[in-house]
Amino acid sequence: MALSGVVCKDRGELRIHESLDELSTDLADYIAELSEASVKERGVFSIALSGGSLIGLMGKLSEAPYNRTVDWAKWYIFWADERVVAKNHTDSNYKLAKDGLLSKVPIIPSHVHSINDAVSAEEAASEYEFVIRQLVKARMVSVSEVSDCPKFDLILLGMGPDGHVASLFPNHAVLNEKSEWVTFITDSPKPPPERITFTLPVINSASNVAMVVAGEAKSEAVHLAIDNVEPDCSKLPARMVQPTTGKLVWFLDKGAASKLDGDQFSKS
Ligand SMILES: O=C(O)[C@H](O)[C@@H](O)[C@H](O)[C@H](O)COP(=O)(O)O
Repeated sequence: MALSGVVCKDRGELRIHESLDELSTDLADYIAELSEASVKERGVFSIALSGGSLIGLMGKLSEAPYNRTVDWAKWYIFWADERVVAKNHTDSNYKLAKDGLLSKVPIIPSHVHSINDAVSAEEAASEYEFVIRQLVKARMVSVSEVSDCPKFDLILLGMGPDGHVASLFPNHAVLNEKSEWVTFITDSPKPPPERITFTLPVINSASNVAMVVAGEAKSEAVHLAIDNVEPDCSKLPARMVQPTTGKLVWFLDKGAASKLDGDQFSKS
């Protein structure tokens, strides 16, 4: 049984699962429900993916009933971060998502917005931002009421044991980027070094942000990102994920949740 729907003051909703299988089912249900609500309201669903274990955990979406019930033709797909490598490279987040999900469901190829892999990280980031600007103008992606940022219907993020999200790493200058929507780094501590990434203002402007984190190796970072801790961890990238008007949901397994303070479970 999942400990579901616990609301932790200011840190969103916690959904803690007994197993990865249970987490995957809950994640597929959650994405399918958001897709349905967004298609009903706006006629489209704009979703941004990350790399890592997230895609495997989304795998149930390509199986029954979701493969038939989700309105795949209405999906517009983006990446919250991408490694600047060729699209057929094993490090490519695009390739990971294509092989693991996108090639198995009837997505419209022109709705899949991946980066230009033939240019530098800097150029890829600025081209990607331009592409998103065009889609905001065309209203495929909404715009935030409180900033000029795009408002994705859903941004899905993993988290590293160091608390990084997308390609926003601890103590990196890009954490302070306020004007760009998409930026780049060439010194990622997690290989490969060159990456593009959504900035925090874009992540925090989304209607929904899901943090999908599994494994005991991440339990300390989960504790620092969610609990009230001293010294102040407000500069931990995962803790800086704080949607302004949108909703934050944490999908955790027991291992990732193992160092959370117990007292938050009574808060709501
Ligand atoms: O391209 C990337 O490297 C990712 O987008 C990155 O932010 C990832 O989501 C985390 O590192 C968690 O990865 P795991 O879930 O595989 O640990």
